[in-house]
Amino acid sequence: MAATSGKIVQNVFVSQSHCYYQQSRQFNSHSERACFAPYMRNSLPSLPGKLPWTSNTSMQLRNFSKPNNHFIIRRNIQCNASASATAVPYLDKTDFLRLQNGSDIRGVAVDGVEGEPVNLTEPVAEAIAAGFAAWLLEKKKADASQNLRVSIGHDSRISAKLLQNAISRGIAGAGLEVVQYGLASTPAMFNSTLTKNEAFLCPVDGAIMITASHLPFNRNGFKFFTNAGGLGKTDIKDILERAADIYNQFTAESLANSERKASSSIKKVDYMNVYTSDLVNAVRKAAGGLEKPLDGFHIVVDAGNGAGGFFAEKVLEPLGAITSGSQFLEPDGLFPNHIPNPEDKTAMKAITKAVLENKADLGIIFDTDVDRSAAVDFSGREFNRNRLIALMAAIVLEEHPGTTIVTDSVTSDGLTTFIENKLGGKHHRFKRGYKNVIDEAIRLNSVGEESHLAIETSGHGALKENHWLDDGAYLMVKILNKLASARASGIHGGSKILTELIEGLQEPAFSIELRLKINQNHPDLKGGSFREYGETVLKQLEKSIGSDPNLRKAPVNYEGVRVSGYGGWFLLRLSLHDPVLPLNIEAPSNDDAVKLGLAVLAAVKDFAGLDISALEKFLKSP
Ligand SMILES: O=P(O)(O)OC[C@H]1O[C@H](O)[C@H](O)[C@@H](O)[C@@H]1O
Repeated sequence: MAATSGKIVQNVFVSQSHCYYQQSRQFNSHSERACFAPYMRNSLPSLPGKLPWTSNTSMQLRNFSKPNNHFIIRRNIQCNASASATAVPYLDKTDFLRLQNGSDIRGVAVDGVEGEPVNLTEPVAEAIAAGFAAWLLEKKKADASQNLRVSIGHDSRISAKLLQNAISRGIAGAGLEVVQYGLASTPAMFNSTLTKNEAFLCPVDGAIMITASHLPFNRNGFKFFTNAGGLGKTDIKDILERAADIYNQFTAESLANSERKASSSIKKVDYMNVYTSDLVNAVRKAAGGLEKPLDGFHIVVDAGNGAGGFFAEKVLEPLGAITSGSQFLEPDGLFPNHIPNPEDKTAMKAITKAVLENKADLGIIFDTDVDRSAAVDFSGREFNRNRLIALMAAIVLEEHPGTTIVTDSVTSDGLTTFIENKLGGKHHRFKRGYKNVIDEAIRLNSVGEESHLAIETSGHGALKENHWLDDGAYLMVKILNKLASARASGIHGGSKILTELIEGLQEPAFSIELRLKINQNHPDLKGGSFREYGETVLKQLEKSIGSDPNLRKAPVNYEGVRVSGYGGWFLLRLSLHDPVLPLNIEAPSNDDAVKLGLAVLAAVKDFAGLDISALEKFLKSP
């Protein structure tokens, strides 16, 4: 974000040419807050903190062991001389818009990583929450007197608690009711807009999840929901623009006021109990009402120290499953074991090892905020990426013969053959991005084409029967239903039934994703955007493959340039968020993949603003 403006009045703790003030949250009374006009920077605890999963789902930062108290009680606050006018350093609208990442907000929330200055400060978060409140009031055609309710949850990140409090101030300051859930999953937050249960203060009118998915520990961000689903790009932009205006009008008095309102009005609810009961009931129902339909099944969970640890204790165990050997269930925002990401090879290796070592029937792995998942069968065979899609398609197509399965753009040709020829469904390969595939499935239904599943190779997936909720835990529930109902009808053999469901899925011998970076400052961009530049590269590629008799452009394609040849295919497209052209190649052999790679190289090599080193490295490798 832009450098700070305004003179420095407090000069107690000086760092990096900024002025910081040490503040204890304990003495953060209204007057002190008003006086300090805080612009806070979060700092990195020096040791990892283990945070237990508790039934009240509240992650307490004070649980950090001794040296980490630095993080909790000593915060660095940048002070601004003109506090009475604007209580925070001026930030541009573009500073706020830079925090947009598709339909999410993402930024750096913790100091300590070189070259990554904090831009998701507490006042910025407070302004974004106030922007969301204003947006919600307008959407619901309500005014602040109508007491709209907003739920707030977070994953295991070390900046979660501070951001939760800042967000709460923004919502409460706008006159809305705040309900904090503590540690929660992203799908549970959306679910809270749909649940009808006044005892748990549901449904809420809006929900905010504080998460940056699988990104490194220093990042954080927000996802927003109403009962219509996750907010889209346009709404996020709108909220950020409102936030910029609100932020620059913060006065010491307005900040104190929101603090006062928040401290007197925040409610806390153990909503994860409601959400997990729904999951448990869904499996019991599918098994004909059996109380413990997973009795005797041994299922290990790997939550990667994210928010998904609840699944073992609160879903599998009540259903009768044995969960010994489950790992990394305790929240730890430094993610010391592996990245919580089912697309990550190390993460998949970790859960596979746990399944094999424990001789378990099944392994389940989640990303940090549990909107993505993958599984592993008894033999160590991974159900992620195309295989997870094939498995979910097989389950859904048994229930809804002929239905259309919407997937992202990087799915294999073999998956199409499997869905269409073996399962009798229709494969609609659309664009990358979970929101894109979900919205496309909803659109298809609205124009009369039945679709019950929208799913990405990333492990995001949503079903029509579950309100198109993007929910990694619900995908696993569908798999558990299959195990439980097979058992109920006398079929034994653990997760073999799942393995059999994807028999016949042809998989490429060779598969790779290379990410070609666009250098945004390169003169070859001629001042234009990286998107424009990327589009030019794609046009050139399209032109050049037209003259190669070995290559054929995909007849139907919604994103980038997808081309078949040499028994395989490649797709070059623009990343959803980054100045990057991801290149996916699948082929029957390394040699064929190289031939496809060479065709791409020939078309893109003269674009000086494109970093093709990843492609060259691949082509040179033996
Ligand atoms: O376009 P890319 O950079 O490959 O990123 C694409 C991915 O971005 C995010 O992680 C979204 O959550 C995914 O749904 C999407 O698939």
